[in-house]
Order: sequence, then structure tokens, then C-alpha cells
Amino acid sequence: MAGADIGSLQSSILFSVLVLFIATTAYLLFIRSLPGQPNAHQRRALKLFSWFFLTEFLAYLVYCLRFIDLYLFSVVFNNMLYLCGVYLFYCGIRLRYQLEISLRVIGWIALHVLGLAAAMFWFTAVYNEIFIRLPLALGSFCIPVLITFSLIRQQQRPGNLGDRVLLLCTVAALLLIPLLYPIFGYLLKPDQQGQLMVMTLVTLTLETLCIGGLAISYIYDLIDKLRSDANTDKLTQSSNRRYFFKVAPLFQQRVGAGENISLVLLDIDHFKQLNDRYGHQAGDAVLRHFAALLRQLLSNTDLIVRYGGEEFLLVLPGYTPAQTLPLLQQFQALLRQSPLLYEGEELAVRASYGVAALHAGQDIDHCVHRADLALYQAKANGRDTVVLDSLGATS
Ligand SMILES: Nc1nc2c(ncn2[C@@H]2O[C@H](COP(=O)(O)OP(=O)(O)OP(=O)(O)O)[C@@H](O)[C@H]2O)c(=O)[nH]1
Repeated sequence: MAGADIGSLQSSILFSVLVLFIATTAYLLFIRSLPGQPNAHQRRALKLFSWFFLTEFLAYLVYCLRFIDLYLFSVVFNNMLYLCGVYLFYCGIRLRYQLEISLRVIGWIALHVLGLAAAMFWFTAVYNEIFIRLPLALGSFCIPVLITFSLIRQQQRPGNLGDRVLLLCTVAALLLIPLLYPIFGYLLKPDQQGQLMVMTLVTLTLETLCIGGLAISYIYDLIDKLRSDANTDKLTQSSNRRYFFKVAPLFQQRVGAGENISLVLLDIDHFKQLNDRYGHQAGDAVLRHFAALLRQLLSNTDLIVRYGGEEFLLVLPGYTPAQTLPLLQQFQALLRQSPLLYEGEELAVRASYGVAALHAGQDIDHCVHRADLALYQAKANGRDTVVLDSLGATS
């Protein structure tokens, strides 16, 4: 192989290691910059990335070993490292989908890695023939990538960008495995040391692809979680007030286009007494129970917002205020049938309801204010009742 070719391979390897180092460091810094302590899932992902980087580092070390002429050892070790790398990618994907990495899985991986090492040792020591080693390596490397591909396909969530990036990376890895060896190996016609570098280069390129895909998907998940955390009330898992005002213009547009939308303000009755008698924890449990019952009754197109302490706001598309009555009566019945069991005691939960229609061109604050006035009236009427804003009707 020409000196210039070896030189360009060396710089490519160094470049891959550098890219990998920057990507891993950026990922670690990103995790560290998140508010609060990393959770168990993030900690496991951090460990995994450290392992990934270690294998890359070892692969680079193997590349350096050519200077002390341990060709046989380097070939075997390099292939083992590559296989470990793609299996780490597979484990990273399992962690991402919160799937267990059982001892059986680890056992199969170890068997495959050691089996490949033994075969490589045999074919290198006995035949020293790249034409036998190559199909063996290609076949072995394809197995974890194929398993990973089918795992992502099984777990794929519609519209999830992270899943799509991972699928793309595995497809690219599958295509590159049979392409890179011939391209680097045969076109450059390397000698023994050159072959070693070709192997290291292929290893690093593919692993950079895998780790890059995995890092992107993890970052996507984290951003997605941060975004949804910012819009969700932690205690009840309902949307928060911030989210309501963010999406309010969309509801106003829909009303402008002729759709009926009603707003319902609900307030749990005598919640302070509940807190005082059973404690704040019981109050929290009541709020979670109340929100869970609302989710049980309402559809995905309705919006449930925790508007204040014990106050919830429902946005019901497709409903006029009068049409919300049967729904709210159903909810009242559900509350009666489902008292909260708290430390052996049944806590009865009741609420009052104020309903107002959202009108075209009307400020959403004004609509909430009208629902609030109706709610005030419901409280004044003795609680556990529904009051409609415009009609003043009660149930
Ligand atoms: N446990 C718990 N209590 C809360 C939370 N947020 C607000 N509260 C309490 O909710 C109570 C609301 O009391 P009030 O506004 O007097 O309402 P109420 O007792 O339900 O009376 P009415 O609405 O008139 O039936 C206050 O004691 C707040 O401390 C929360 O997140 N958890």
C-alpha cells in the first residue's frame, strides 16, 4: 500500500476517534447541565456511553500495537472489540426502551464474541487468509445489527424522531459492513499492517455511526421529556396552566371556524377540611384520584388542566354548554361510586362546576372568568352542582 494511503488511513482513524470523543463529551456535558440529579435511567445510559468510549479507546490501542508487530493478537482483539461495540449499541437500545438486559442476553453475547475470537484466531494462525476471515467477520457483525434493527421496529413509536434516527443508523451500518471492507480493503490492497488499519477504520466508522445514532436518540428523548415536563403538572399528570395558555389560540381558531367548544371550571368541595382532617398527603392523593377519574371519563381530544390548587379546567371541543350537562352528571356519579380509599378510610370527594362557551373573537381569559362566575354560583347554590354561564341552569 502506498505511503500516502497509510497516511490518510491514519488521519481518518484519528479523526474518527476525535469525533467520537467530542460527541461523547458533548453528550456527558449535556446530561450534567440538566437541572437536578440524573435519574437511574440516565445514569445507566452514562455508564453505557463510558463503556462505548472505552472500546473505542482499546480499538485505537490495538491500532497502535502494530508497531510491536502482534498481528495475530491485533486481528482477534480488533474483531472482538468491534462485536462488543455493536452489542453495546444493542444494549443501549434495550435500555432506551426500558427492556431488561438479562443474564441470558449477556450469555449469548459473550458466547458470540468468544466464538468469533476463537474462529479468528484459528483462521489467522492457520491460514492467515483474509478471504476466509472476511465473510466470517461480516456475518458476525451483521447479526447484532439485524437483531437491533428488528428490536427498534418492534418498539417503534409513531412520529418518534429518535426511533427514526436509530433505524436509519442500523440500515446505514448494515449497508456499510459489506461495503466498507471491499472499498478500504481491496481497493487499497493493503499489506498486513494496512489490513489491520482497514479493520480499525471500519470498526471506528461503524461504531461512530452507532454511538452517534444512540446519542441523538437519547438527546431527543431527554428534550421530549423536558418539554412534556414543562407542560405537565407533576402531582396529577394533567396539563398545567402554562400549557393551557400556550394552546389557547388553537382553540380560538377552531371556534372561529365554527366549532363549539366549552370550558368547565371544577373545584373540589371543602378541600381545605379534607386537608385539615386527614393531612396534606391525603389531599394530594385526592387530587391524583380526581384527575385519574377525569381521564377515565374524558376522551383524548379533551384537555384536562390543573388550573390552581384544587381547581381543574376542562376544554371540551364539540360541546355546547348544555351538552356538557350529561357528561358532568356522569362524572358526579363516577365520583360517588369511587370514593378514595386512604389508610383504610373511604374519602368522599365532591366538586362544583361552572361552564361557559368559548365565543369567536373572545379573549380566552374572559371565557375562564365567566366559567369562574358560574362556579362561584354553583358554590353559593350549595356545591356539588353544575351551573351554566349563559343560562344559569343547575343540575
Ligand atoms: N394537599 C394539597 N392541598 C392543596 C394543594 N394546593 C392547594 N391546596 C389547599 O387547598 C385548599 C383550598 O381551600 P379553599 O380555597 O378554602 O377551598 P375549599 O376548602 O375547597 O372550599 P370550597 O371551594 O369553598 O368548597 C387550601 O387549604 C390549600 O392549602 C395541593 O397541591 N395539595
